[in-house]
Amino acid sequence: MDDSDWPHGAPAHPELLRLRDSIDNIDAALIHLLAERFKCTQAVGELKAREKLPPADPAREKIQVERLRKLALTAKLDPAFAEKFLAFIIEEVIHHHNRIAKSDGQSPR
Ligand SMILES: C=C(O[C@@H]1C=C(C(=O)O)C=C[C@H]1O)C(=O)O
Repeated sequence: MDDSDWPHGAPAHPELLRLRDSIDNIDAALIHLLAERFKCTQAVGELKAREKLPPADPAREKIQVERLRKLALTAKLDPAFAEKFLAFIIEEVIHHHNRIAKSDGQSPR
C-alpha cells in the first residue's frame, strides 16, 4: 500500500480524527510559543546591536543544550532531537541578529 491507494487521504477513522485534533492544537501552540520566543530574541538582537555585543553566545548555548537535554530525558523525548531542535532555532536567531547588526540596530519592520 502506498499514497496512491488513498488519493483523497485515508478514510476518517474517529480515533485518527480525535488524535489529529490534538496534534493541530499542539502545532498551533508551538507556533504561538515560537512567535513569542522570536519577539524576545528580536529585542535581544536590538540590544546586542546597540551595545556592540556579538550576535552569538556559545557559552550561553552550551548551558541551554545541557538544560534542555536533561528536560528532554525527564519528558521521555529524545535528547538528541531536543538538541537539534534548539540548534535549528538558534541558527535562525543568530541569522536575525546578524541582520539587525548590519542594519541600524532596529527592527526591520
Ligand atoms: C538570544 C541570544 O542570542 C543567541 C541566541 C540564543 C537563543 O536563541 O537562545 C542563545 C544564545 C545566543 O547565541 C542570547 O544571547 O541570549
